[in-house]
Amino acid sequence: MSNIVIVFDFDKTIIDCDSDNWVVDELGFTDLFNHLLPTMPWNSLMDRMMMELHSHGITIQAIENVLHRIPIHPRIIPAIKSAHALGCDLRVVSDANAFFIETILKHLGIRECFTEINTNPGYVNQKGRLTILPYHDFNKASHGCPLCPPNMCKGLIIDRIQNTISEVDNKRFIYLGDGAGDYCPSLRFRDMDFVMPRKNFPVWDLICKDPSLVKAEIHAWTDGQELEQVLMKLINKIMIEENAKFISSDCKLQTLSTPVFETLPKPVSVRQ
Ligand SMILES: Cc1ncc(C[n+]2csc(CCOP(=O)(O)O)c2C)c(N)n1
Ligand SMILES: [Mg+2]
Repeated sequence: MSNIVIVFDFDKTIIDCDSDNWVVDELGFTDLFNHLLPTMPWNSLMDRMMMELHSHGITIQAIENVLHRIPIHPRIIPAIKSAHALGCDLRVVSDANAFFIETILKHLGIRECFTEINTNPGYVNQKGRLTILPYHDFNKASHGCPLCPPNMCKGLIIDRIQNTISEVDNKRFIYLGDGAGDYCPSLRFRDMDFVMPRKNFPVWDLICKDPSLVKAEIHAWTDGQELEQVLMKLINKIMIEENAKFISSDCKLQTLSTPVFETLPKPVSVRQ
């Protein structure tokens, strides 16, 4: 395991579209979706759309078949597999839903690369209808963040991840995202971390308003090819830095332990 945690947004970051719109459009429910959109929050609308699909006889298998055809850039899967093989801890934070994300990642053969998927719950009920719930139950209590939609504050999820990770490990984060919902988490990282906003997407526009608000180093990307290149460069950079720290702390250890060497009959230099 390296000390690198990579947090991915899902829609328009791992995949190259919004999974919600993809399912609605491919199954021919765009007009109903657009008609209802002004009347309810996005997350509640998706649950309503799943009810509509079910009442029109559209099966879970039909939804899965549509998800299996999701657009994705060909360099995304190699990038994720490489990061995982290098020992990075990969996580998803997404305002899509668990059923769509699990179905897609399993189909692409990369589900096991991720330690955690933080998203809106989505499950098939006993009647074979997909139910989508909000990540935060905003009817009970507001999460209180003015930057985020009522059902999910990605910043709070990052706080939780940072708090559950031991400070001793000195983890370094890389966060990748495209949407307005990725701005709040981008503000949570420290100067040794990295934020990778998708260029000319909402998170990029928000960051550009005042880049000094983001403490982490900013590295933009435009498509899957550039995402892979930038991500590999950052992993490499962190690993070299951590290696250098390890070697210098090793030297310090030897300096500190000089008295021990002095007790040896013949002090020998460990490092030439
Ligand atoms: C103007 C406007 N109205 C509603 C939405 C809501 N929305 C669209 S796609 C999506 C899923 C994002 O998943 P991920 O977090 O994986 O990118 C959500 C929550 C929006 N983005 N813009
Ligand atoms: Mg997104």
